Amino acid sequence: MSCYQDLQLAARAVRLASRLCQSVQRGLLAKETQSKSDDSPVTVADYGSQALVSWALERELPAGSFSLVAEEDSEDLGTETGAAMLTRITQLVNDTIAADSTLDAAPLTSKDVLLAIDQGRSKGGATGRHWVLDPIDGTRGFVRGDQYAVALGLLENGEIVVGVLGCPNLPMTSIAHGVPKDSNEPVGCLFTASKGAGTFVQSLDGKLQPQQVYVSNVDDPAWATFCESYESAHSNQSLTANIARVLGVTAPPVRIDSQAKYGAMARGDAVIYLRFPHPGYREKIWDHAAGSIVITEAGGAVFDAAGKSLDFSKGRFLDLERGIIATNKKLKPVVLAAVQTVLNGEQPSQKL
Ligand SMILES: Nc1ncnc2c1ncn2[C@@H]1O[C@H](COP(=O)(O)O)[C@@H](O)[C@H]1OP(=O)(O)O
Ligand SMILES: [Mg+2]
Ligand SMILES: [Mg+2]
Ligand SMILES: [Mg+2]
Repeated sequence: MSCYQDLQLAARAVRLASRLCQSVQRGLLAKETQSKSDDSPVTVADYGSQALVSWALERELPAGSFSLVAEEDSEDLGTETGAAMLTRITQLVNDTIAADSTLDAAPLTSKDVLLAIDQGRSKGGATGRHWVLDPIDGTRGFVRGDQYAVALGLLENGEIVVGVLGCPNLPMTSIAHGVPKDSNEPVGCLFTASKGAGTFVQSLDGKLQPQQVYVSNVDDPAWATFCESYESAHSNQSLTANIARVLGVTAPPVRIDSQAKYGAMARGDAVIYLRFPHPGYREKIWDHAAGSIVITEAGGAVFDAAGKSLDFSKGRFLDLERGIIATNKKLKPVVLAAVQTVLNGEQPSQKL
């Protein structure tokens, strides 16, 4: 299969899963959220999205060739509350498939849904082709009614070659000054990127045609804007404020959930993305695979605090020096220097 065909397949799968997420977010009920053992929330939409993407990819790929590294697994669905959730997930998956006039498929059973979810247990690695999925990135934003993303990448021999981000709540217009509340602007963006072929944005509903996008070309940090996590538990915001101060950035950060940040940056809404999780947190490949190629194909750079590009070839986790930074190529040296200045000045007890 060519990169173009992989990209089309990924985009169809992400669109399908995004529709399921949108319908759940509209009618979100508290009982549809559970807590995972790592204390992050997971909803019927996380499972439903993973089942749909897995099902939509596998049916189009050569038999036996499908490998998926994805966030969720079916373990918690084996409990008593899990069984009710599974019934609801199966119904959501089948309703979404039935509503898509381009799909001709028999309804899935609960067992099919479990199998589709558990396809995501692959370990990935440096050889072969592995799809990399975060079925809902930014579940906290999703539950709050804010930003989230369905993020799908394709890892080929250790390198991400395709990335698709479905961002159902992201306005098609710039969010450089934040996401407007109660605006009539159209929302729902689909970012697509493939190696050597650029990054494009189109409306998730397909009404607006794809347009090529580029990261901002601001080369003076004083004019740069930055974005970071909405959740302070996900990134050390006092550290990022210090880095911004060293850089001379004066504008307040745009805080939004999920890899929607990578999409927004790829079209120039913000110039720098700073992500410094608290000590002990290990970054997973599905949290950055699609987003990183969306940025690099738009002319940007994604790297860690040592200045190294992200390495997706080491399995389910990213093996990196502290922090993830994205910006344009011109600003990379100056942003990296500011990051290292601030990290070197930290008290030893604050270091990882
Ligand atoms: N304690 C944590 N520190 C950093 N990131 C986290 C933490 N807990 C969950 N995440 C993940 O951070 C990402 C959200 O990023 P952001 O903070 O930029 O919105 C998600 O992938 C989320 O997982 P999930 O996919 O389960 O929502
Ligand atoms: Mg999660
Ligand atoms: Mg995630
Ligand atoms: Mg997730």
